[in-house]
Amino acid sequence: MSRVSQPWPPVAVEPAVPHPKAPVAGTELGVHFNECFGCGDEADAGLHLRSTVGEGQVVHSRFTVTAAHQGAPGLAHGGLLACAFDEALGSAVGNLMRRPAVTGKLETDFRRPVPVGSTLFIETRLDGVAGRKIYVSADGHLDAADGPIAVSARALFIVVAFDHFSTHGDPEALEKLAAQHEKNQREREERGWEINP
Ligand SMILES: CCCCC/C=C\C/C=C\C/C=C\C/C=C\CCCC(=O)SCCNC(=O)CCNC(=O)[C@H](O)C(C)(C)COP(=O)(O)OP(=O)(O)OC[C@H]1O[C@@H](n2cnc3c(N)ncnc32)[C@H](O)[C@@H]1OP(=O)(O)O
Repeated sequence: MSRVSQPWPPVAVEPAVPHPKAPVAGTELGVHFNECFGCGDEADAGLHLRSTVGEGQVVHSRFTVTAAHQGAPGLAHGGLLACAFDEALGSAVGNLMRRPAVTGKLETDFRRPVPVGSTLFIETRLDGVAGRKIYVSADGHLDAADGPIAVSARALFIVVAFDHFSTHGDPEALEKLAAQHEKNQREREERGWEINP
């Protein structure tokens, strides 16, 4: 099977224009939900992925592979790496576009093994928008921002109404999330930007 993949984005798109109140380059992005497996502080075996806004519609994320993330002995599980990209790509969409969106499709290319103890540096780009569809892609570099690419991913996020989360999610967890967002908002206002879409 060839590594050559389909054109990306797969449909005609408009440029993805970040929200006027999107955090500026250099901003360290907060945890979007404490219990999130991708970024949450309360998810003990989670990825604890951290992200910073880069220049030009880019978000830089990083996470360190631990023994809790293994598939083969000493190596990261592929599904878990896909999770890291879901989080990194979703963080770029949520924070730069500031629209509630969910992953509709996520495609990963695993190019090199990712050992326990290594850090993946993920650079995510906004590739375009077509109505509710937001296309994003990312490269994950091994152990340095300019290290060899171990994993690449591309995804389609679909903008949803907020009731997507209240209808399908856990009301108690949503209350926790709302409380956390209020706290984050206060902290970010102190740092110069706020997160309400
Ligand atoms: C968790 C986020 C909290 C949000 C809070 C807001 C802001 C916070 C700020 C920052 C957030 C920071 C970080 C976020 C980090 C990580 C995010 C993780 C995200 C996830 O991990 S989230 C879980 C996995 N995710 C799901 O749980 C989705 C389940 N799913 C559905 O809920 C529906 O399936 C839905 C809603 C996707 C669509 O349903 P729908 O009825 O609304 O719309 P419809 O089906 O019409 O699709 C509309 C157009 O998208 C095309 N389309 C749809 N799916 C496609 C596919 N797979 N391939 C190709 N095209 C597709 C259609 O073809 C149509 O295209 P067209 O318009 O051209 O006809």
